[in-house]
Amino acid sequence: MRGVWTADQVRAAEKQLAERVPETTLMYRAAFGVAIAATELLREHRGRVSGTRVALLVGAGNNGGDALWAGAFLRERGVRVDALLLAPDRAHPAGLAAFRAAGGSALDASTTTAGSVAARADLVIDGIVGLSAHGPLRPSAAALLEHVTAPILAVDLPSGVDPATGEVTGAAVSAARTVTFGGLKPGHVLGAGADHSGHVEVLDIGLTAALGEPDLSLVDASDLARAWPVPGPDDDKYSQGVVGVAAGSAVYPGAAVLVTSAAVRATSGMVRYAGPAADVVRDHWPEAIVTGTVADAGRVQSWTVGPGIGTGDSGRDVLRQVLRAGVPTCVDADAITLLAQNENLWDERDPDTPLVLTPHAGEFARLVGPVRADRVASVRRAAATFDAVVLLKGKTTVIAAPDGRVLVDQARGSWAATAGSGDVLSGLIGALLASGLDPWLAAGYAAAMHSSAAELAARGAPIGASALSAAIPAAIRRARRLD
Ligand SMILES: NC(=O)C1=CN([C@@H]2O[C@H](COP(=O)(O)OP(=O)(O)OC[C@H]3O[C@@H](n4cnc5c(N)ncnc54)[C@H](O)[C@@H]3O)[C@@H](O)[C@H]2O)[C@@H](O)CC1
Ligand SMILES: [K+]
Repeated sequence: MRGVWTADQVRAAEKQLAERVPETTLMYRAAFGVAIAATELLREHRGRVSGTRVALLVGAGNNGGDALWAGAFLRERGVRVDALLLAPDRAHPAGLAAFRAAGGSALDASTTTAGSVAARADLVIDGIVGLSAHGPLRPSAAALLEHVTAPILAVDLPSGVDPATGEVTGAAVSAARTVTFGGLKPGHVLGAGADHSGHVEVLDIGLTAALGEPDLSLVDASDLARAWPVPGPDDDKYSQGVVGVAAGSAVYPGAAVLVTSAAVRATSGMVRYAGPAADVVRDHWPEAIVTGTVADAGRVQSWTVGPGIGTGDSGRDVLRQVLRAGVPTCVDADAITLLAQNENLWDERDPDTPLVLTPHAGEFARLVGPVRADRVASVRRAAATFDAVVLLKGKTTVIAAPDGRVLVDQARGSWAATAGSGDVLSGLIGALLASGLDPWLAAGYAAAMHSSAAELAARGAPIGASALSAAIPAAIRRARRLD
């Protein structure tokens, strides 16, 4: 997993390090990394380094200091570098002195020539603001940015993106690449921040070891490859976990088919379907064992309940029976609405039974009120409140455990925003729960595999949920590097 650390954690690590390493050394290392990345981008876009033009957008703090030092390094490579100072009186003094000594030219960003300097650049380095950013770009920086056509290399974070939430509420830098220090920050991986950051490169600069436990984690392909359950030599159909699916209705049999399809494809265990869509499910998935009711379903190691069951009496009965079953359960769609509308249903739950709730924003609002701008904090709170894993769907999917651990899955597109896509996700989660995976990991791995399957299925064109489900085997093969 890849860790993500908050600005406070980075500052604490820096403080710890300050006893051994002078601040300027850290800045020097950071700036050197920025300069290397700049030369790579120049080569990529202009085919050369020497003789090109770089403009630095320099704010009032150490982020601007990094940019100025990077500018000094670039001067040594024969680059013409202009620093546009957004707060000339507060530009990092040592950085500015080093930059000027290296032959860099600095000018007040409010002068009329600043715009044309920004427009002529082959590459722009964004040192406007970093870890201490609040709110969108100030108007002067936003106006300057309007002139830029060249690729932008962001120092630490793209300016205008909230470092803590990834939120973009106004003008913000859209970087081709971001060089950050110590570890990823929430602003790189959450919400719009992920798109604004471009390709993110993490430089250790000596900070990484001092960062401690990450605040959030990202699932990467190697986690999926290692943890995705595949049958071993001693496995049989029962040993890998039996998934129960309580979904669909006579009116909505499609949800039942989609949940079952994902559960069948995710793992090699057995799938039992229980509900009024039994005949339709059997027609599509003869390998599923179907029954009319949860009570008749037989033993399972997990349940997925909710999609298409309706929010009336019959849906309520289904949910009640599943919650009483005492096995890990993925609670999705109508089952979430039922829990929101009937508080007494919570009493049916065995307190030792792990639940995974998978709301979209509307269902989340029904449960606990609207999702706040700080989505991670909202989901963390909900997980603690319900003593359940809560997975909030979106392009950025946030998965919180009751103990505060948070996983994030950032989809590379929005192809999964299609009807029935959530049914596929809940089938995947059910299968991983049945295999015995920790419920928080089960939800996180399922979300990552789901977005990978969506990307593979779409390859640039819209898809439906059936195609998404059909791409699950290809996504598993890709994660296991078998394709
Ligand atoms: N923390 C660390 O360990 C290291 C930090 N370094 C750099 O230091 C940066 C943090 O520096 P600082 O704490 O001095 O702060 P910044 O450079 O992030 O911000 C400076 C000031 O800009 C103002 N500001 C806030 N939001 C703004 C906005 N939207 N538009 C314009 N101005 C805004 C604030 O007055 C803020 O104090 C990091 O992002 C990184 O680039 C590196 O030099 C290396 C090590
Ligand atoms: K920046």
